[in-house]
Amino acid sequence: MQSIGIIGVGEIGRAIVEGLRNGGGASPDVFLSPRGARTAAELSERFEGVHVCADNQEVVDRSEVVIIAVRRQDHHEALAGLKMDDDMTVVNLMAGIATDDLRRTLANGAPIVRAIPLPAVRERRSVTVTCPSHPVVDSLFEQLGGVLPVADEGAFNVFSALTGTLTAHYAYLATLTSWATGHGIAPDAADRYVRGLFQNVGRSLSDETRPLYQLAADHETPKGNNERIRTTWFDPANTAALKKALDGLLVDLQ
Ligand SMILES: NC(=O)C1=CN([C@@H]2O[C@H](COP(=O)(O)OP(=O)(O)OC[C@H]3O[C@@H](n4cnc5c(N)ncnc54)[C@H](OP(=O)(O)O)[C@@H]3O)[C@@H](O)[C@H]2O)C=CC1
Repeated sequence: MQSIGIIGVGEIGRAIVEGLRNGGGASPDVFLSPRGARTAAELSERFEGVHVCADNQEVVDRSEVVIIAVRRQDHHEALAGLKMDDDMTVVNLMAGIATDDLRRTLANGAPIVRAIPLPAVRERRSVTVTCPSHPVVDSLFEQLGGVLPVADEGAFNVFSALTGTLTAHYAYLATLTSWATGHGIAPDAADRYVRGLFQNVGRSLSDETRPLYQLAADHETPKGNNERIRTTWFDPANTAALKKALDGLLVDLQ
């Protein structure tokens, strides 16, 4: 691929550009939409071969693959009326916008691939789910940390719902810290300690030889403190509440 366009240069658009450029070696020319002007200008100043276009049509005209990374509510304004050849490839990052919806807005026959890159693509360390598998798009995300193609949008939406749990995880850690400070621990010490605990959890997750339930069991002494919190707080009612929230999100994503 020689050229890639990005319409919507915000958090995830920026991460993709950084990931493409941070690997060294040859990488395609990148054409950015002008909105999110400050980020677009900064990226084009920082990186060779990254250009800011005059409008979204120019992004399409100069790219073989165009990534749509605007917020869901902005997609009509960003895309309606764009002229696009059927031989270009569109990558839709917008959560909750199905391929059929986007096809109606674009009103052409270009192949559309949905994808869920996460900000860690900037360090080439995030596995991106794609749907359907597409050789050019899959190889792009393979470079950025790996690709997990799925065949149908039902499965894709399940993965999309899973990505909605990330900030709850950070909020959980912040709640642990505030509980400790409520018991007189200095905020700095509580923060440092909780981060350290869970950085170790993150490292142990990279050991893929052990299933997740095994990792939990391996970190738990029978009748010990971890077992107590897991069974008294993360009890069946709490588990059911989490699954219910995910089910609700899944319905909205379909
Ligand atoms: N953030 C993430 O981790 C992920 C996000 N996504 C999806 O990517 C999309 C973008 O998310 P995110 O990057 O967080 O959002 P941001 O709000 O950070 O970025 C969206 C960008 O789109 C720009 N924009 C708005 N309207 C237009 C338009 N008409 N033409 C061109 N650009 C426009 C905005 O410009 P301005 O600032 O001027 O309004 C902004 O720069 C969402 O649909 C989200 O679901 C998918 C995977 C992960």
